[in-house]
Amino acid sequence: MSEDVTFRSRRWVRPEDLNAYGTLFGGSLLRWIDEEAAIYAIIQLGNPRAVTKYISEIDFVSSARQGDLIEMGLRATAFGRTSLTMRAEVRNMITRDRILTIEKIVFVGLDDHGQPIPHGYTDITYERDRLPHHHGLMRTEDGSTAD
Ligand SMILES: CC(=O)SCCNC(=O)CCNC(=O)[C@H](O)C(C)(C)COP(=O)(O)OP(=O)(O)OC[C@H]1O[C@@H](n2cnc3c(N)ncnc32)[C@H](O)[C@@H]1OP(=O)(O)O
Repeated sequence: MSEDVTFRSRRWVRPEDLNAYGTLFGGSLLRWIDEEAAIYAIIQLGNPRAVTKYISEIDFVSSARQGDLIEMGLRATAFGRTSLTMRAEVRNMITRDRILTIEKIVFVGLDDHGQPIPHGYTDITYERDRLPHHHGLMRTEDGSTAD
């Protein structure tokens, strides 16, 4: 896993995650990555309404088998006005091979009306300080928080 990855989680490859050839189904992996990226975006943008906007090329370079452990890593690479861009990397912890990389995953924070809303952040938080304390707390146009 690259040194620049700051958010990681692990999965155990189970029978329901396999394709017809008995290796890890790409669709399962993409679903896990999207969910990890969504959680990371929610933490970084402090907005529970963060949606996937764009995913760049996905290069599957190796795979995993039932019983393998895989590790997914994400890092924020750019904070836009309403968006967050991340890089993703997945490795097989058993073989130590890289499974894939995705150079750009873009999430956008939305307001109550489903429109992009400025998040006001320019760098990564390593805490959970941006998370709302209850449902409904949102950033306003000027970047302050309001119910
Ligand atoms: C976690 C999940 O599974 S979410 C489910 C899947 N995702 C969705 O359903 C989202 C569906 N898409 C949408 O609702 C809309 O496209 C929206 C609201 C996200 C964005 O609408 P847009 O009209 O594109 O908004 P807008 O043009 O203002 O762009 C918003 C941001 O996205 C960025 N953006 C827009 N298109 C792209 C693109 N193709 N690639 C990269 N970034 C993009 C913009 O640069 C902007 O970022 P910035 O404010 O940081 O500069």
